[in-house]
Amino acid sequence: MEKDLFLETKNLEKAFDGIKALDGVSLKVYCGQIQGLIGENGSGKSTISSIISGIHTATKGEILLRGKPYRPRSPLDARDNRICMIVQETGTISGLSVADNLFLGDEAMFLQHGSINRKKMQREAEKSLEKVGLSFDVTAPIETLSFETRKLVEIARALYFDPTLLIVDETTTALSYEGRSLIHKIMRDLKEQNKAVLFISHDLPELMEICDRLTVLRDGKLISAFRKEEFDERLIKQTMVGRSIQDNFYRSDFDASHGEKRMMQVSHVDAGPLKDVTFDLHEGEILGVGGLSGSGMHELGKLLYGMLPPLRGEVTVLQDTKSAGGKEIPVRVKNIQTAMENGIGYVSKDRDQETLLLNASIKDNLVISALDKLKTGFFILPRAEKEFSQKQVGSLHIKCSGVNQTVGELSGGNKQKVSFGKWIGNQSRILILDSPTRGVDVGVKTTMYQLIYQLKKQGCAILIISEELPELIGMSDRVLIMKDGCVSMEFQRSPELVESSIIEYMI
Ligand SMILES: Nc1ncnc2c1ncn2[C@@H]1O[C@H](COP(=O)(O)OP(=O)(O)OP(=O)(O)O)[C@@H](O)[C@H]1O
Repeated sequence: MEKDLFLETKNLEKAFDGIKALDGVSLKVYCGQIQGLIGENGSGKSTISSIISGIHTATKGEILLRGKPYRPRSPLDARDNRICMIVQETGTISGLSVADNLFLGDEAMFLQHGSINRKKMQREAEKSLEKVGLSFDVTAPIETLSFETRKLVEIARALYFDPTLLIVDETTTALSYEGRSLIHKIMRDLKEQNKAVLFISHDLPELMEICDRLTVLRDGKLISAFRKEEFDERLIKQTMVGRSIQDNFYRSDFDASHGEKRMMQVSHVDAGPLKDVTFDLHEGEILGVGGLSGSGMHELGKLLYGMLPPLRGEVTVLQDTKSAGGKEIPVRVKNIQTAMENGIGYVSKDRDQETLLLNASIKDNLVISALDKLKTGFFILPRAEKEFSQKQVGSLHIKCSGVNQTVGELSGGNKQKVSFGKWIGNQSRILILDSPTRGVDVGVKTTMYQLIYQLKKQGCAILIISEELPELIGMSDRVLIMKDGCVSMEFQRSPELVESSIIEYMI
């Protein structure tokens, strides 16, 4: 056996209802290395990771762990073999406390005289959070934490059990600038300790920086593996999609002009962490919003969609009606219903909890926000629903068996496309897009950016909230930077605008 070889898959296959998600994958994972995994959405990255970490079982093939057959029956079984995974979606359970989530399934560790020693469990929970630089009330319900902090709790849980192989599935795009740096450090530390890391990401520059080796999957097959000295961005992208793709997928113009008309007005709002936030969003404008994790930028999205009530100030949509002679009529956004009635669409960062109906079909998810548009008289013809959803599936390249497939069965990136497609094409006048391209592969990102730009040209007002500064710089007419709940700086689109000039207003 090769020195330092920790795990090896041999001709691994996995089929879901007869459809092959993995097709003969032979992969090697070494101690003391960070192994990257890249591939288009639906190429099988999460499937192979889930098999290694005991979530799914393989249909065919075998896995060897330090040269011995390994077939985990559950994630707990995998963990007993020192393999832990941080999943792409939310891996914590609402309704339970932070401490309960950290030790779910391991309560026996704290049994004393027939009952759980809660104090001990809480102390251990605090210790495990400290390892990832967190400190807060571990008795609090997990749903009171932000999406990012929940992810960090998952990382703390994985590290508590001292894994020899840590699998990180598309987690970094869910994290802010600081969260990313933290997980990069954790991976490098594990490598230093001669542990193994399997790292899945769609961010190729990030993979090229962090990884020692990089494996490319396409349609469930292992296409190629590169050693660090062979890394070549263009070649890897080409290997991934099977054709050459353009390097720059953002808009190329520097014309920051937009309509004069205000579509939305936020005046002196205090809400959650937000303090005295004031700005206007105009017709045909793409307004970018960036910041660090505690900056309040994600709460801003919820505020605009009526999910977070203001304590002070107000959020209004400006409607102009012909009956009022084209005059602007301000309508207050009080809740989600008023937001929707006034043409606001919202793609949440937490797509599984807040945007998608996971047990419903792709078609139902896509048409739900476009019912008015699809109505003929009082009725919605099934043919219109099908045509509408097939069009979205085609233009966003949603990989599925058909529009009737359940959304919960899709890969992470394909779910994100449904979440995006739900609001695009339903004639929303105002779109609030929180991390719209999270987990989406490079090929489809291009399509998404083109759609966003077309909507701008059609007069739609768009607010993009993103952790990715290149995305904000590349797409926005104007960028607002948030810090500690306030808008700390505003930038106009220009060829001179670069990441380094923005970062100082975030920190
Ligand atoms: N539970 C399931 N039921 C049916 N099909 C599934 C299920 N889980 C995954 N699949 C299918 O398996 C294929 C591979 O999915 P997988 O999640 O491994 O892709 P991925 O490479 O991780 O994609 P992404 O980059 O979008 O996360 C997809 O076509 C997906 O729809």
